[in-house]
Amino acid sequence: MGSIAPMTADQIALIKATVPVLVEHGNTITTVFYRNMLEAHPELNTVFNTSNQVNGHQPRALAGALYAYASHIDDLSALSAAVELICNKHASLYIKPEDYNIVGKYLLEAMGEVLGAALTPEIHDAWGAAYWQLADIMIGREKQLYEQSEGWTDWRDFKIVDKVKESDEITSFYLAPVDGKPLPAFQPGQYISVQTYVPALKYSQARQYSLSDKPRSEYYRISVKKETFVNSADPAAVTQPGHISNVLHDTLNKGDTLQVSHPYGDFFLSATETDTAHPVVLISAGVGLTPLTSILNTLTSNCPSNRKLHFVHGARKSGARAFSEHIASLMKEYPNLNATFFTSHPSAEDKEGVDYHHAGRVNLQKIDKKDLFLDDAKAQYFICGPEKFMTDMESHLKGQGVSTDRIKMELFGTGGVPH
Ligand SMILES: NC(=O)C1=CN([C@@H]2O[C@H](COP(=O)(O)OP(=O)(O)OC[C@H]3O[C@@H](n4cnc5c(N)ncnc54)[C@H](OP(=O)(O)O)[C@@H]3O)[C@@H](O)[C@H]2O)C=CC1
Repeated sequence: MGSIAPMTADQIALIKATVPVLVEHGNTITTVFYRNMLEAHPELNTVFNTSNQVNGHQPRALAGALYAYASHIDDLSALSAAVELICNKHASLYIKPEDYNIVGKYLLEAMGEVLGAALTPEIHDAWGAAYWQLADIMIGREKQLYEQSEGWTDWRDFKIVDKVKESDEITSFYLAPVDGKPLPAFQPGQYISVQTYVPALKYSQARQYSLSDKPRSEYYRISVKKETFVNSADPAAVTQPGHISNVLHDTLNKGDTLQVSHPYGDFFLSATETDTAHPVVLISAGVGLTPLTSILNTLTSNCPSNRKLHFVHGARKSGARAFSEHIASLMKEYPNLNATFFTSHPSAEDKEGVDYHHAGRVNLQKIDKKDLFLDDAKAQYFICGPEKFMTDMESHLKGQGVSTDRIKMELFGTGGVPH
């Protein structure tokens, strides 16, 4: 492990002074970093998402994280939500303390390769100290997360016990542990990592999928959209499939095995919130409905019958929407559940008032304020979907007076470095 001596005031000032350098060269540094590290350690290809390497998302996200870190080096509390999110993801990938040695070495070497003589020995040492300061915090948090997982501290074999098509593009997988032991409960909204061999790459890959049902001791359910990646330089050419979702949809079937992590994630309805009486509004778009369906299924099976719930969902067309029949049948059982469906591009067969309520993207202004409980100072809001969708929904709610602490959303990544 590297040095974890506290950073000096001079080193903190040097890190702050490199913020403009990260704006200019951050993406190049992280692209060189991933290239060199994965060339020297091909075994790490299983840990890093190859699709996100090809589309440039991962280097951009890491550059954004470095930029955010350097900008807040003198006030790390501003980063605590981002650190919590990353540590949960790391735990779900079984990242170990020794992995930080490799990342630190290749990151500093990439800075040297890109910046040349501009990376003076003092700046090099300041970044070394900064890296280990953050790594130490993360290693500590990840250790706590592993300790909380009741001995489940490595990949575990699971069998697909059912595979159910939920919409034109989303299929559910029911996953039961091969060892037959009861599964730990999770907080509704959390995810698992799923790892399987990808023949096209000749190595395994892991992805995080939100659990889409309430906790059950016999199986976990995930509901996966079949993804195709579009080449941004040539949008007509689909060049890189979403590896795991395609293997799951096309290759793996009932009876097949794959590897699963303990559930993790910091976007959830906590156990203490399941037995209160405040209204809950669940707002999602596309496959973002999965963690919110887990929350919905938990609330409708646990909470007092007077609790008011509203499920708001946007889909491209009604055939792409998962769980519409499930939600309709829950509404019959549970009169306090309301649902509003938006369809952005209704197909010729889609009927307004039958298959959906409103044409267009989710627009909260089209929903009566009282059905969104905007006058209830305790109502809670959960949002999941494309990033811009979430930030738009959040600003609308804030504009209507909803306080930040009552809005939860799952924002992966830092948005990269500013342009
Ligand atoms: N736990 C988590 O954090 C999870 C997150 N997700 C995220 O949810 C997202 C769902 O994507 P996917 O199913 O592919 O979505 P789709 O592309 O199928 O879009 C779903 C709907 O969202 C609309 N939409 C897209 N962007 C916006 C926007 N900026 N504002 C308002 N509406 C918008 C689309 O409208 P239009 O047709 O006009 O584009 C469409 O009606 C992904 O980004 C995924 O990462 C998903 C599952 C779990």
